Amino acid sequence: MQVIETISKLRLVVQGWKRQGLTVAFVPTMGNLHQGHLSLVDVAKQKADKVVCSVFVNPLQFGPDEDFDRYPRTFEADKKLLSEQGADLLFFPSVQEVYPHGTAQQTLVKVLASLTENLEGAVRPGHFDGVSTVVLKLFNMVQPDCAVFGQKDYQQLRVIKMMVEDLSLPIKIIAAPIARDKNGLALSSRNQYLSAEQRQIAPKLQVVLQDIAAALQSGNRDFFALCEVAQQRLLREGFDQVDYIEICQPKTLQKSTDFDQEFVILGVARLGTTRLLDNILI
Ligand SMILES: Nc1ncnc2c1ncn2[C@@H]1O[C@H](COP(=O)(O)OP(=O)(O)OP(=O)(O)O)[C@@H](O)[C@H]1O
Ligand SMILES: CC(C)(CO)[C@@H](O)C(=O)[O-]
Ligand code: BAL
Repeated sequence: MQVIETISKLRLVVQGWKRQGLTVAFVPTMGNLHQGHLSLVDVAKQKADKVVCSVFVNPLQFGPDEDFDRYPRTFEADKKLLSEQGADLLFFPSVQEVYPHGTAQQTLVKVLASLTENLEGAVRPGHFDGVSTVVLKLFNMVQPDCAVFGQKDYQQLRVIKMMVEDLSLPIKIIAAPIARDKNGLALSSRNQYLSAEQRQIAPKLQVVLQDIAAALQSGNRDFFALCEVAQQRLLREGFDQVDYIEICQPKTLQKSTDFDQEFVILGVARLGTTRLLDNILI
């Protein structure tokens, strides 16, 4: 596996592959890799001849009071894991390489407000502008045929799909299922902030979302009450804060109505300052 830090070298390698008629799949990450990321690499390998992964902790998508500085950076371990998993190229640019004029001077990509200003966008204002901007930049750097995103960050996946459609990008977006611990907890780099005691509580988020899914499947349409009961239960189970539990239309991410047949149930709750995200699509 090649490790490349500059856009110019990356382009040379990818252009070489394309001249040989090879296809390229791209897996963007912020590093601190776990089995969830590696499952995306497996999906990517099935979709194209060559797999490019990026590790870049993107300052533009972190709010001023968020964990950009303490976000876990484990480059040597990430490199080893990606190489063992069969990735062909690891792109590891510096902040200067990605934002040569600085983040404050950066042109932004702003995806439709109805997809970016609710849920995560309401709790993390500006977050999705940072995500869509860096993902478009990475797409332009790598120029892949397809890119793989995890369903764990469900809203992010919808935002990227919308950006690709709206800007007519010639890139297929592939969704990969959520990888979970044996106890059901969705794998996340931020899980490592959890204490032993918090780790016992964390899987309950998945349990309450499953219970909402079961209620919806048996015909319950009292969306408000289902979410309210779930929130109270999480607080009783020991979560310190529930940012939201919502039942939405999977495509538009607007709140579900009685006429809907498909649902995504999204939940975010905090243990201390650690935010845990999860969702179920039914
Ligand atoms: N458990 C998981 N299952 C499937 N995909 C995942 C999982 N965790 C992360 N991903 C995907 O990996 C890609 C990179 O995500 P990222 O580097 O932010 O990892 P993360 O573990 O979600 O970190 P964070 O704790 O910051 O949310 C995204 O497409 C994300 O959806
Ligand atoms: C897609 C992404 C790599 C953009 O920084 C990030 O939001 C993530 O890790 O999900
Ligand atoms: N996985 C989404 C990246 C973030 O939390 O900023």
